Amino acid sequence: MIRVGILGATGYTALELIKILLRHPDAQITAVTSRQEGRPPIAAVHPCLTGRLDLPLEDFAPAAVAERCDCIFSCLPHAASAESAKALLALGKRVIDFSADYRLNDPVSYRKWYEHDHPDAERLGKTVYGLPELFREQIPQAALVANPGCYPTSAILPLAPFLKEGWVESQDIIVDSKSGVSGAGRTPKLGTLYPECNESISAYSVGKHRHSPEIEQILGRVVPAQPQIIFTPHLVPMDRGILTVSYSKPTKSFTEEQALELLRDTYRNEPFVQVVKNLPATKDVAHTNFCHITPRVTGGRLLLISVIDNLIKGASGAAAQNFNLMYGFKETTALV
Ligand SMILES: NC(=O)C1=CN([C@@H]2O[C@H](COP(=O)(O)OP(=O)(O)OC[C@H]3O[C@@H](n4cnc5c(N)ncnc54)[C@H](OP(=O)(O)O)[C@@H]3O)[C@@H](O)[C@H]2O)C=CC1
Ligand SMILES: CC(=O)N[C@@H](CCC(=O)OP(=O)(O)O)C(=O)O
Repeated sequence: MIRVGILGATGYTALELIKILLRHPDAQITAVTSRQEGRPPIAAVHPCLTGRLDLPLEDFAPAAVAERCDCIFSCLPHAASAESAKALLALGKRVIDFSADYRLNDPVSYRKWYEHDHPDAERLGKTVYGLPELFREQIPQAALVANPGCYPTSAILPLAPFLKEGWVESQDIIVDSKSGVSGAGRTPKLGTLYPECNESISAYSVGKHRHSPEIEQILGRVVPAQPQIIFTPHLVPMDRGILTVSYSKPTKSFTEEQALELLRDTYRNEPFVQVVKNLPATKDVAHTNFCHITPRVTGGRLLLISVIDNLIKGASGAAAQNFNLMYGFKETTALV
């Protein structure tokens, strides 16, 4: 039995993770942390856990958590996450980090995009990026896994095969994404208040979203030339789900059927990637760890359309998939 701790347990990704781990035959949740005072029971902040998990929320103290846990999932925001991970790694624990802290290649780009110095800079560029479809062989031995960003997962999985094979130009790619509001987390913000975002769709962080360098740098680790993308995210009035469409320029002539075949060949043995002929909708994958992908060839461009649940394949499901690989469990354990 692996004893598991969850930092930032009051948030959305943590709740989804708890629900997955409660189904896991080889994981036992032994610590849940929060800055809330008074050690309230976890079910007081997540009522759906009533009768399912009887643990008090506790302050994060590295030694106390390390004493009771083998593996810690950090569902904290960036910066706070690396501070915590660094302390736990020093105590010999394994960490799966949900935040963006360990995803980029170097401290200079982290400083540029996150606007502060990295609290654990020497691990940048050396940490395994926890996207099993691309980096599976690196995950089992990792002490620290950087769980991917939600938008990057939805963009990287479809684009990687075409870039690897040189079927599309790498320097001219548009990635257009739409996300449900849970993508912004449970911590209240003006833009995610109901009257601000209900019955409304808006683009945000145009030309400066932090997932642009993540998509470019991670694809740059597996394809010949680091791609250049223009990434535009949108907030849409739904709870969960991401739909991404990328537009790239073919370097040669190929049909939609051939594009489908390349995707099918790449992901034939992947338990959580489905290459589909239909145009996928976020509801097709809601509450699951699946990514559905379909290609279209039109107007001289390759369009790749993908959907994931931001909280599952985009966060907690991917983390559980990484956990399974780290501990040698069947990769699909506890995942649907
Ligand atoms: N939502 C999503 O779809 C995705 C999120 N992520 C990443 O996963 C992580 C968790 O996201 P999510 O669950 O949505 O976020 P939430 O805002 O829902 O939860 C984060 C929790 O962390 C705690 N927290 C917030 N700020 C701090 C701080 N400065 N120091 C310590 N604790 C803090 C809060 O708990 P309390 O106030 O009780 O202490 C909060 O409940 C983030 O890094 C996010 O970027 C990654 C992929 C997808
Ligand atoms: C809708 C929405 O606001 N989504 C979030 C993405 C969440 C995420 O994956 O952020 P990290 O890279 O910090 O883990 C955003 O755009 O910032």
